[in-house]
Amino acid sequence: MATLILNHLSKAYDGGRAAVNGVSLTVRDGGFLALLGPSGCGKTTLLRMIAGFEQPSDGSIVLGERVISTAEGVLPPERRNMAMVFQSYALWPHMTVAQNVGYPLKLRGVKGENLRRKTMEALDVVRLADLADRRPAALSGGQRQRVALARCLVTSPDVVLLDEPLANLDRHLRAAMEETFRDFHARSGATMIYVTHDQAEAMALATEIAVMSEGRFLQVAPPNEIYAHPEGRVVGGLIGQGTILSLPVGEGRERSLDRAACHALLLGEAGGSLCDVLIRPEHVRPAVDGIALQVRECVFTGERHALTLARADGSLLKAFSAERLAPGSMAVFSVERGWRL
Ligand SMILES: Nc1ncnc2c1ncn2[C@@H]1O[C@H](COP(=O)(O)OP(=O)(O)OP(=O)(O)O)[C@@H](O)[C@H]1O
Repeated sequence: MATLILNHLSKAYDGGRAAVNGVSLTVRDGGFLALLGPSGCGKTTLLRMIAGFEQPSDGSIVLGERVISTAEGVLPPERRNMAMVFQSYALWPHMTVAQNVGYPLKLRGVKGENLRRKTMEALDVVRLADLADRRPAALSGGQRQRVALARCLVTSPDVVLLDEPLANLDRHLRAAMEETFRDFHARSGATMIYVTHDQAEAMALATEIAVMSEGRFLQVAPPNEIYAHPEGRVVGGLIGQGTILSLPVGEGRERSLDRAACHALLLGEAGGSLCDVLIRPEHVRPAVDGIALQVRECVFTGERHALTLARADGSLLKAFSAERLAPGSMAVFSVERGWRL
């Protein structure tokens, strides 16, 4: 196992605009990094460079003590001790589950009892030992994905690369598979890099999230840190369901805003220049005293109601409420916390 380091890594295809533009990052041994960002921001290109399928235009990748990619040359994918799991599970239909999982070992000359034991150990990690003799056609989507995971685990890779592995599954199955991934990470101890454009998935799985936009990292931080203290409008808008308001913030430099500060800003009492302020729905609650807002929308989401509220100037805020509030009515809310972006 080893630490993975990206040093000012860039990639421009055919001399065009950089798909990845000078990114630097250290993924600690055994970490779980999610690469999160909109379509086309460079996530897959970065993952393919780490895997060794693409050569960087600039910068380098270091795994442990070894430089494995530079603009001058790359160590080929099969010599990196990494494994990649794709959206399409790419299982061989004519082989059983056990044969699919054991195949990478066979390629390395592992045979007989050793092959059988290592294959069954990998199937145990994804809890599929019972289905070792089935063919992929007789498995559910989630089970196929677990076979693909077992197959990448069987060679004990230092790094597992996952390119939107849940994108083809329905919502219910995705939730179950998130559990499998967490379990897989805990039991295998592998360093994992997981590409997704789903922020909830990234938050649920990763120990660190790198938010990407236009080939660059906007912020790299653990999920709770990135949720509480997002850097800038793009990250603030991408993570969670907050509202970003442009408010006069006065002289204050404090980024973390308490109830009194939030109310002063929302009532326009602070004056001064405008600044982006993020307010999360769980911090806006119906209250006895606070700020009067109009209820524009009230949607029952099962465990609570999701409210859209309008300020006097027409700008909107999101909130949660245990009770249903009638659209069109005025109500008083307390805004407990805010964050200056
Ligand atoms: N082989 C290629 N040749 C030329 N340009 C490419 C190639 N692969 C990707 N690109 C371009 O590089 C940019 C980044 O693409 P990339 O696939 O890395 O993004 P992504 O974040 O993974 O997107 P998605 O979520 O849609 O898969 C895009 O502008 C894309 O058009």
